[in-house]
Order: sequence, then structure tokens, then C-alpha cells
Amino acid sequence: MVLEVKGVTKVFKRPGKAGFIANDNLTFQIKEGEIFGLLGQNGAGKTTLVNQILGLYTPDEGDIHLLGESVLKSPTRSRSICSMQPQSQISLGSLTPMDAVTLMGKMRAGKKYDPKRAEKLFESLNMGEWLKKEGQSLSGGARRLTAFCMAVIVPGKLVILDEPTNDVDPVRRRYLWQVIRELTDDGTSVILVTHNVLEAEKVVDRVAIMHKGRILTQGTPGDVKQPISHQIRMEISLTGEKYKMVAPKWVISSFEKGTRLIYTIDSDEVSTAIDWAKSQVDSGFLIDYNLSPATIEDIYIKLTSGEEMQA
Ligand SMILES: Nc1ncnc2c1ncn2[C@@H]1O[C@H](COP(=O)(O)OP(=O)(O)OP(=O)(O)O)[C@@H](O)[C@H]1O
Repeated sequence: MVLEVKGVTKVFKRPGKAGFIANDNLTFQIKEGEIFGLLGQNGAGKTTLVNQILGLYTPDEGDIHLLGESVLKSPTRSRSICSMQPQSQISLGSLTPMDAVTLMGKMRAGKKYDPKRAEKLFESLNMGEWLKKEGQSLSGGARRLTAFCMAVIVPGKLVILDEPTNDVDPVRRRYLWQVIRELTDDGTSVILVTHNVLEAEKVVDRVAIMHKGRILTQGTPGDVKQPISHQIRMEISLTGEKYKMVAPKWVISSFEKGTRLIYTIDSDEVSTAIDWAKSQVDSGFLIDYNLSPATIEDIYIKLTSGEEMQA
């Protein structure tokens, strides 16, 4: 086992108030070569957990083992086993992506550093146009990809990626997921911290959904979607104001996502839903609609909007 998190609880002290429980009795494991998605809304406790895995915070209860040894006993060892891409943008100053990634590679691998690895990464992510530009003049997406390359140029046994696709364009996001998948070919394990649940579903082997410091459910994408396996997702795009759309009575739940509405319906209601959507399109209220099997995003919305269930 690469990582074992057992009963980890972290409480932040607050002057004059009860402590704030940021992580509440968390337990999970990550195997060699596995991609583990850590999903949760803002403030769910994901970064607090990552900071404990890296030995930066000490759990109040429980223990974390990396490659069989307790992180509590030797916190600095974590930083040599793990590589990390932080959520916040790193400041590259006048360093170019080529300089920054080469520097990081040499720091981690010393004389064994192989520049061909950087070339392959840059090529896979189509970063050629930015390689010799100073960091301060790069776009957010280019800096995010540079930070990703710095984290994986010489990957540790466990690579922790916190929102690696933020600011990255859709085409390069696809390349990025491919590179993340390939990282595991030699046994590297990955923790993927993200809000981008739909994209994460395509790449993770297992996933944990966190909410208010607790893990609400965990398992393979198929396992966690099991409670809603009889449900269908209907995504609709409206022509007019969203508030004018009243959900039909066969809609189980409704969620607004930008300019679109996502309805959850029972699979028995599919033909009713299609008839309704066609008539709405004919009347000019809908631009388009599509139906698809339930996704991790649907279970994520269901769990984190109050209808909680036990892991
Ligand atoms: N050092 C700290 N002292 C006090 N409270 C903290 C501290 N760090 C985090 N918290 C609180 O703990 C909770 C969990 O924060 P955390 O950063 O772990 O969430 P997160 O899931 O990573 O959120 P996001 O997706 O926004 O990064 C939040 O309510 C936060 O305000």
C-alpha cells in the first residue's frame, strides 16, 4: 500500500470558541499505480488532509502511513516520497517554463536528470510556444501547466495534484488527463484534488467525496454511483430566463449549472421526458437537451446538497 489514512481527525483551534473540525475520522488507502480522486466543495477539508499527508500538519487523532511508515514519526520523509502541484499559482518570476522544469528536475534527480523527460512532457502538453517565455508574461493556463510539469518531471511515489486543470484550455486539458494516466504506468500513485468532477470521473480508479470534513462515500466510480444507477441525467439549455422554467413533476432533482439546468429523472420516465423536451424545443423554450447515465457529479450534487449517506 502506498498510502494508508486511518481515522484522521484535524481540529483547528479558535480563540474563545470550540475547535473547528476540518477533518473528521477519515480512513482510506491508495494502492500502487492508482489514481484516487478527492472531490469536495470549497472548505470540505481536502487541503487540510493533503497537508497532513505531506507532514505539514499533525493529525489530532489517527495516523497516516506512507510506504508502510508513519508520517507522524518522520514528517520530512513525506516530502521526499511525494511530489505536489499546489492549488495556488506559483510565481515563476523571470524563469521560463524550460528553466523552471529543468531546475526542479535537477534538484530532484541530481546527475540522473534526463532532459528528454521534460521534452516529452512539453510535447505531450503542446507547450512549445511558451517554453522560452518569462513566467511573468505567461497566461494562467501556461503557468498551471508549468507547475504540473515541475511536479511530475521527477515524480515521487505519490503525486498530489490540486486542481491541475484550472485555467487550462479544453484541448490541453485532454492532453493533461492523458499524461496523468500515463504517470501511473510505472507504479506512481496519484491523488487528484478537484472540483471538476465530470472530467475526473474519466481518469480516476477510485474516488472519495468529502463534505464538511467527512468522507460521505468512496469506491470506484461505479461503486459510488450505485445508489443512483437507476437514474438518468437530463441536461437542458434554455432560450429564455431560467426562472421561467418550472421543473415537471417527474423530475427528482434539479440543479443549475451556468446557463444550463440538470434534471435527475428515473429511468422509467425517459420517454415522458423526451416528449416533454421535444415540445419545449418546438415551443422555443429550450435550445437543446441531452440524456445520459448518471455521473459522479450527480451523486456529488446529491450528497453535498444535504441528502447525505454513510461511506
Ligand atoms: N490553518 C487553519 N486554521 C483554521 N481553520 C482552517 C485552517 N486551514 C483551513 N481551515 C478551515 O478548515 C476548513 C477546510 O479547509 P480546506 O482548505 O482543507 O478545504 P478545501 O476542501 O481544501 O477547500 P478548497 O476546495 O476551497 O481549497 C475550512 O473551513 C477552512 O476555513
